[in-house]
Amino acid sequence: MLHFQAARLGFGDQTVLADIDLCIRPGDRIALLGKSGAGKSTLLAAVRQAQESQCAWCPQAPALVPGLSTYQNVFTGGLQRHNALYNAINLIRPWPDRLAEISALSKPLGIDTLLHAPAGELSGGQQQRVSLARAAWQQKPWLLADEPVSALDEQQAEAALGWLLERHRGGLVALHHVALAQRLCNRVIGLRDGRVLFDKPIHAFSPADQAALYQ
Ligand SMILES: Nc1ncnc2c1ncn2[C@@H]1O[C@H](COP(=O)(O)OP(=O)(O)OP(=O)(O)O)[C@@H](O)[C@H]1O
Repeated sequence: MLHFQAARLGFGDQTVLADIDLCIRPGDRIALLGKSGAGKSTLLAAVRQAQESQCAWCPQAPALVPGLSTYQNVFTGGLQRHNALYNAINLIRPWPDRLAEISALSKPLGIDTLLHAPAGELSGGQQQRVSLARAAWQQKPWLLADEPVSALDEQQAEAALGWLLERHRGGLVALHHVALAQRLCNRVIGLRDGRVLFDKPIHAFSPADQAALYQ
């Protein structure tokens, strides 16, 4: 189980969220919902900071290194697992095993044919899929993701995020699309007015909950 507690999260004098007490249990696929500015990224960043060694991270913007290839960008997800020499060799002249592993990892995301393409030449959706593969390559037990499939069409988004969630013990994912959250997640946390408005199973998420969050 991953536990995170904070009396207050914010920036300087501004309190973004208060009284956070969050448990992510094995099997939890938690959709984090709330209006723009509700504090989803702030919460994810704080959980990440507190539990970095346990959590894979998929950011809102892919932030790939444009001059590096898809393979190299994915590989950077696992730099912390190895020493500098191993990393340098596998970045410059990848061992066939590494290339094969990252190719296999990239296949379900449809980017295995782009392994040698510079990330700067990929479309927004392709870059986002590289970012998902990089998160998977971190090989951490839990997933934290901030709008990880916003640049993908509905079908691709569901397949790609479903794939990433399956590779983790549990996950907390900020999403804008309620329908996607309902298809992929089993629990929902709603943020509003600086606090957790509800934390419930997704099947109990009602139109009234949705209205309370976004109106
Ligand atoms: N680096 C920062 N410095 C100061 N204030 C910030 C910073 N980042 C976010 N904020 C403020 O914190 C509040 C919550 O922002 P946050 O990015 O967590 O919201 P969000 O729910 O993730 O929004 P979105 O859906 O638009 O990404 C907002 O009022 C925002 O202006």
